[in-house]
Amino acid sequence: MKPCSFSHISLWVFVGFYLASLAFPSVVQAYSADDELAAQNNNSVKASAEPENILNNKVPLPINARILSLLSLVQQNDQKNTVQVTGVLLQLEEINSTFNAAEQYLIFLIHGLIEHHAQQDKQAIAWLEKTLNLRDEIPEKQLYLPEFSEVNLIFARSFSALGDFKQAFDYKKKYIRNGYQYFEGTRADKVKELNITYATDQKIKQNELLANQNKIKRLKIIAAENKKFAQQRNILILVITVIVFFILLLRQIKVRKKLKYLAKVDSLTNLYNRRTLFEKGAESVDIAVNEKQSLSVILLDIDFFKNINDNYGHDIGDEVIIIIAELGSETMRSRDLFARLGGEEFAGILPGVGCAEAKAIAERLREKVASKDWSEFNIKEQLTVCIGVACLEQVEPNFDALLNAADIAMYYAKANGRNRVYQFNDESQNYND
Ligand SMILES: Nc1nc2c(ncn2[C@@H]2O[C@H](COP(=O)(O)OP(=O)(O)OP(=O)(O)O)[C@@H](O)[C@H]2O)c(=O)[nH]1
Repeated sequence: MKPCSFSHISLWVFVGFYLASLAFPSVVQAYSADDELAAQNNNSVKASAEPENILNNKVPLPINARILSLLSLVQQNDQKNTVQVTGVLLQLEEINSTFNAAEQYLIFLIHGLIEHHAQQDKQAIAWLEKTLNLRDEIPEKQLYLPEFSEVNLIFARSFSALGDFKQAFDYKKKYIRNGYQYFEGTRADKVKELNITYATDQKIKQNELLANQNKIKRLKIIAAENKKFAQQRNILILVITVIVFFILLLRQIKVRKKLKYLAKVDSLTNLYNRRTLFEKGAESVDIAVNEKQSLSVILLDIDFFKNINDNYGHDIGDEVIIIIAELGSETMRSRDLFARLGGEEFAGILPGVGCAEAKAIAERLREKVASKDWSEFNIKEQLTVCIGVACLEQVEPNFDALLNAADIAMYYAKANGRNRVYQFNDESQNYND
């Protein structure tokens, strides 16, 4: 009963002391200064101020798992377990003689516990005292662990059982202080760990935020590039469309110009055609009338041209027409106009030229044709032309009248033997086929 009642009282004392130490750590320090375990207490108080330094200064020694399970079994204070533990412990000690300090410490504790449970508290204390020599070899951090700290509790119980309450009180106090130190150290570790986790989480979140911001930036850049690309593409399409439009417009203008030109010229000889002849003729008459200038017209028809076609073919006939056109053009002055009236008929408009001069020009042309060598076309006959000449002062002042007068003169020349130039006059005007 004695140990029991002591345990009861001492438990309340220790609980009170523990709570006080939590609430007033300075009181604990003051009390500890007078204690015979001052040195150790100083360390403990120091540890309470900086618990993480004490608990983290060295790496804990490894512990054989079987030793821990034996300790756990013997703590249960079961007679059956105790016998089993004693046997296994002996085996273990026989097999392995090289335990580290921490393992040896726990083995001494197990022995002490066994003796304490067997109420052999003197032997228990003897075993437990062996642990004191090992304390310097074990990291301080490890000594604060509950299984190591239990040595103090068993000490206290054994001393209490032997009636040495002073020792029992001191060891119990030490046990509670160790528990407090362990709790504080663990709490500091936990706080540190939580701080690290929090800082890591913050860092991860910041990184995620930065990554998202970068992603948004990249997306914005891509969107801007796409927009720029779309604008450039649209500009390119516009430029190409405008270029194509201008090319088509230029081609259209060119085609229209060509059509206009083709509408004006004769495709075989490249001379102005009948339509242009009449347009230019009317203009020339107007100018001549307005400016009171001379104007003459000549009308040329190839003699017996049908025979050329019949004897040498239509292609040779075309060649003859082309040659006559060239001879007519080269005989004209730059301001004159020589055109193909149709078939084998040609007309020349000679501005500023009177009747006599026009007849002389026509005569030169007739001679050129008459003296032309046609052997390159295998034409044996000598080709000739008839030319009728008319001038403005002889007729009504319009181009139809002028051309008609030249036509009459040309027919007069035909009627009078061909290869001739006739000028329109009273005689030719009266000519009747
Ligand atoms: N090769 C060729 N022949 C043409 C062309 N245009 C008209 N002719 C021919 O020219 C000939 C004209 O014949 P005619 O009107 O009888 O006159 P001609 O034979 O010259 O006789 P005269 O004028 O009386 O001397 C016809 O045979 C037409 O077919 C042409 O562009 N090329």
